[in-house]
Amino acid sequence: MSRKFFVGGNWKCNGTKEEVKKIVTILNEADVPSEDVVEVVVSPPFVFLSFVKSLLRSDFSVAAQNCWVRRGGAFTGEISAEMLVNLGIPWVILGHSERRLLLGESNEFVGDKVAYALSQGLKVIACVGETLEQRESGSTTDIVAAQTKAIADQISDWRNIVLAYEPVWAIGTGKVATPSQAQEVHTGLRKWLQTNVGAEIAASTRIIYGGSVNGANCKELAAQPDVDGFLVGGASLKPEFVDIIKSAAVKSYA
Ligand SMILES: O=C(CO)COP(=O)(O)O
Repeated sequence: MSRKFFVGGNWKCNGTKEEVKKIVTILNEADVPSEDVVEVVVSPPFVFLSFVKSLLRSDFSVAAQNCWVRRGGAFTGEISAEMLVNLGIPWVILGHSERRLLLGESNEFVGDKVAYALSQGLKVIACVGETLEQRESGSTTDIVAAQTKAIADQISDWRNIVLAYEPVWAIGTGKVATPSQAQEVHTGLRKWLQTNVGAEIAASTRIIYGGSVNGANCKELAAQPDVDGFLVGGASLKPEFVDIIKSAAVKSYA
């Protein structure tokens, strides 16, 4: 069994055309492990998706940061899964905590979105994670299990899903989860999948970590047995994203 290391760059609501071009140039010139070793996906804002796709090296892919929950139509301001497919965008990030918390996306809504996006042929980076308050009250395991269950209830095919564990308290705060904190939640999620979905899916699903990952802390996190890669925010806009991609080299799956 082997899970290919996965590094995603979530650019969030950042960048100008010029800045985007600069980042892509850095990525295009970078010497990184081959696509047999690491899968790299960058996620620019919607308006830059086609621009990035047209410039980006062919061994890296692009992801949207969201899409509408069902077929497109009279939903002002939304972007449908069909549109992403039509533009040749293979991936979408769904259930990011910024959308759950700032825009009120519920576990069920995220589950519905994941199911619809998969049904249209998109691959999904599905995010889960607890707030600081939830961690401090000891409910991390229950929270991430409930978020994962709402997705698992809606889907049967896990081949096109990457699960991203992103503790809210670590996002954009510079306060990274320790390698053992990350490993503890990742192994718990894998066990949850094993019990509730199936052993094969649990063994093959990639569970990646997000929250203040940078060039300095990525290697130690990557070395954890159940950390299969990263979803990177702030550092994905900087040259150190290349070092994070390179951390795939420290991985050796048994
Ligand atoms: O939210 C994140 C990725 O989706 C993580 O953001 P930071 O890496 O900026 O903490």
